[in-house]
Formats: sequence, C-alpha cells, structure tokens
Amino acid sequence: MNHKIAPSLLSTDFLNLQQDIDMLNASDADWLHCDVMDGVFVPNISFGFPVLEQIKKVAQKPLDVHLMIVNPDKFIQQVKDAGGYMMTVHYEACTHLHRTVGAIHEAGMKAGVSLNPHTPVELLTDIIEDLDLVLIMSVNPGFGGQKFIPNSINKVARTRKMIDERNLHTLIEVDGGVNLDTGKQLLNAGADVLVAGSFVFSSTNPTETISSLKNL
Ligand SMILES: O=C(CO)[C@@H](O)[C@H](O)COP(=O)(O)O
Repeated sequence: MNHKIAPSLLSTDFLNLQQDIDMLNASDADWLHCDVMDGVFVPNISFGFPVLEQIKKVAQKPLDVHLMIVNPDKFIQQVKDAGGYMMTVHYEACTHLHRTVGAIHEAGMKAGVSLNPHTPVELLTDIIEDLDLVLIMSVNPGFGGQKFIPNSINKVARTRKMIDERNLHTLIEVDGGVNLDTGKQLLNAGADVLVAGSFVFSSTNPTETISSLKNL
C-alpha cells in the first residue's frame, strides 16, 4: 500500500467545498488534486487561483495542481503563492518544456508533466530525469466522469520500464475513470498515484471509498 490517492476536487460540491476538504483532511487521501482549466487547452473552465487560495487555507494535505492551460509558465509564481506542492503542466502546452520544468523547480515546487491520451510517453525520454511526476491522462482532459481509456494501462507499464531502467524516483500518476477495477490494473502496471473524482464523490461514503482505493 505504498501508492498515493489524490481525490480530484473537480467532483466536489463547490457550494460546500470546505465540508468536502474537511472530509479529505480526515481521510486516507494523500494529496488534493486541483484541476485548473482555461477553456482553451481544454473545452471547459473549472476554477482558478482565487479558489486555490481559499483551498490552501483549509487543506491539510499537499495540493497537487494540474494545469490544463496554455502558457502555464505565466502562472508559476501564482501556483506557488496559492499553495502548490506539485505543479503539473501539459507536454502538449509547452514549447520549451525543459525551461518550464526548471522554472517550477526554481519556484520551490515539484514538477510534473502530463500527457494526453494520444501522446506517447517515449516523448519524455530526454526530460524524464528532471521530472518528479509523469501524469498519464486516462481520459481526454476537461471533464470528470468519463470512460477510462484501456491503452492507459500499457502506457503506465512503458513509463514504469523507462523509470526503472534508469533508476529514477519519478512518480507515475494516472487521472481519469479511476475506480477499484481500473485502479487495481493501473497499480499492477506500476502506477504510484491514483487520481479519482466521480468514483469518490458520487459514492455514498467518500471516506470509505478513498480507503478502499488506498487499500488496493
Ligand atoms: O483532470 C481531470 C479531468 O480532466 C480529472 O482530474 C477528473 O476530475 C477525473 O475525474 P473522474 O474521471 O475520476 O471522474
């Protein structure tokens, strides 16, 4: 049970966000996954830095900030100021990814890179040594509650191989359609962090659901 669980705040009740964060603080959740969307990189808009600032005030667990936005470089300091622990940007959104990752580290955060479902993990071969985390999207980003894309399992296994062959400590996170069944398969393939939104927050007892993911 060395893996981490990062419930996605996108599926919380925004009218009662503090109540949900209090629940997460007391649960087996390891990180709080915060999805920032801009309506450009993805066809949806979620929440931005003013909301992250409020989350930071009550969260007792590290904020795992996933930026689904174009030009993430412009917002590195804002993510840091809003309490970001891990800042994850999209491979597809960064022309100068090496520079972006360096700037995230310079700001004092861990750096993650996310891959859309069609983006091969092999494209990270010349940067993976600089990364704290690879986030494999197992749905097309933008919405909660979508169907898991099965090829993600194979992608996790290929990422695990790349990391182990080089003796790296980079974490593999997977996001989208995670439940007990897909979660188990992802862990068997070598995932380290499971993000789960609707499976947790649509369940009758989210605390127990988080524990069952943690106990996989
Ligand atoms: O990044 C995203 C969506 O783009 C996710 O974090 C979702 O929030 C995951 O939701 P579920 O698929 O678990 O419902």
